[in-house]
Amino acid sequence: MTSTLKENDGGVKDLYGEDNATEDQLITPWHFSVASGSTLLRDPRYNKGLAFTEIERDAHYLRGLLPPAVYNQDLQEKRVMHNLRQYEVPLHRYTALMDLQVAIKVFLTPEFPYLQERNERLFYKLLIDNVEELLPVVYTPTVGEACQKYGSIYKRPQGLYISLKEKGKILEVLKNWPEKTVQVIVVTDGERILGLGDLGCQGMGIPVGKLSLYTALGGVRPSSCLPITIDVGTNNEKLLNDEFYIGLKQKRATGKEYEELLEEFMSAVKKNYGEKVLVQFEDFANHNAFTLLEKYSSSHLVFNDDIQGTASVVLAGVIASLKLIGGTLADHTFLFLGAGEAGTGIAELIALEISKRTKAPVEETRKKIWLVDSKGLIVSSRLESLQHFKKPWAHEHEPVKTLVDAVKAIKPTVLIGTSGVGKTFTKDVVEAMASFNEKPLIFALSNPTSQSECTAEEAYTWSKGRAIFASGSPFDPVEYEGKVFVPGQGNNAYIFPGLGLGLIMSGAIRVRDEMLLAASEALAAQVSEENYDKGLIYPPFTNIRKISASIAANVAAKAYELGLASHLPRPKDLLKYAESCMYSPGYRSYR
Ligand SMILES: O=C([O-])CC(=O)C(=O)O
Ligand SMILES: [Mg+2]
Repeated sequence: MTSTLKENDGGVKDLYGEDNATEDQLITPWHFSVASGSTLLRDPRYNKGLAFTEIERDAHYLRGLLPPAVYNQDLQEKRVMHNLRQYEVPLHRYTALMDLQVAIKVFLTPEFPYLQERNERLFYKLLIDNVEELLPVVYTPTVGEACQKYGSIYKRPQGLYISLKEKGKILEVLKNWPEKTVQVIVVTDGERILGLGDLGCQGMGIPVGKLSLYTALGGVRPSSCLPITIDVGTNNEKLLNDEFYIGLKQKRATGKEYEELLEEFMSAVKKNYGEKVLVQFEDFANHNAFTLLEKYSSSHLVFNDDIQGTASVVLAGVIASLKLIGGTLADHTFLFLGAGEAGTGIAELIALEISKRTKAPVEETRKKIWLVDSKGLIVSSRLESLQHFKKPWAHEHEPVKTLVDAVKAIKPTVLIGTSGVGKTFTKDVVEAMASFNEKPLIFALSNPTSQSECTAEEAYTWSKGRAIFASGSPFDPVEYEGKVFVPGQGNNAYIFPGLGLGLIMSGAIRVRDEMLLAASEALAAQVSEENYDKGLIYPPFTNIRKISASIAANVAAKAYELGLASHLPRPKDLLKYAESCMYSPGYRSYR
């Protein structure tokens, strides 16, 4: 029983067609033929469930395999949303959504329930049409809980696992992945998952979540996205003693052993997918994140979301906020709590943007930016003992031990929390900010919600309704003295999908800071007068596809300008081109 799927998104031929098969492939035990009947229903990439039309049911041997009703995609969406809303526990919504997403045909087995609902296009349609409701489910904060419990909720591999056991064979492992046209890899080693610490192999939830946003928010085709977790062990005792832990039960490999595995991985990626595959490093610990980015940014298309993506989204928020708090970027003074990836990444991008705007050297513009780490204010007397990424921020000042004293001494106009430690913007700190700022700008960026430096309610209450507030994890609007305040979500989810699309569509071969600045400027430009009137410094996520297209266009323009784009000639209208490249999840007709 076979039939032909005539319309496809380009992936059909690779998976089902015989056109590309070599003699070797023909004698391997697995041979893909054209899907029909129950095989088609079991394939989430092509399954439409009850939305198969009468004609398709005849043409593809589906008669009797489905109940008689024919739904359209909107009705399916309505039904799934109705069902999802019955779950009160966010993690249950997460697992239900993941069941829908299942996208890798070779891993499917017939015993999974709700066969007709595992439907990739429906999953993305749901996410796109209900982005504000579902983002906190497939992404921060629920994805954090999912990673913590990944061993128990695990049902199927959603990405590629590369562990120390695969050393020497990584290229072969990459070849096991069923999709051949990979354009974006999000990779983690699980050592610093959000602000939750070392979750080892269970960090897989993060690349999976990030890549579902690449598709839903940035329009990158699902088949082009590859989530990878590198497992070099974990130092998390709880996981090491957990019988359901899915990773290697050993302490983390470090030093040469770690570097060699990463080196093998990076060269295998380039060998298998070429120079234009984007590798997004995600949730690595500080001690590896900076080194990896530095090492591979001159030879690969790499980008660290926690250093660069977060930086770009915060810079956009700061640029937009100038409309509300006044002054130029150079007029402001910035104080950070946290001097790791996000803190130093944001600080540097702000310094670069001020330098670009004022023509002052970046060594000068950095002086408007102060960082506090676990030992207090970073000052020049600490220079010797500082890790290399903190050194540029060691300015002349007497030592200051606590955040509240640093706030009082530096008198920042902008306070940014990136330490991964919750509840550190105390009442004292917020009140101090509000005592010398008419409108203190406060970013509580640590994730998930439990690690946020303060809640939206605390920021508004303690500043008596004067703070402009944004956080990494979502908070509901807050009512204070009869007025409703809507917090912004300064999460890198605004940036990486559009940035990635811009890099892919231009065929960029390297990521440069100028591209991050271009992304920030594009995002800031999307904040409307109507948003400003509500005190918002980010546009709503409901517009994210449009926002991503405009970020992509700006990033691609920069890639062409810098001579780093390989897709020539340059399309004239990059915005239109970006929009035309975006995957859309409406069903295709199979006739
Ligand atoms: O995943 C998020 O929500 C933002 C992020 O990159 C992190 O907190 O590490
Ligand atoms: Mg991250």
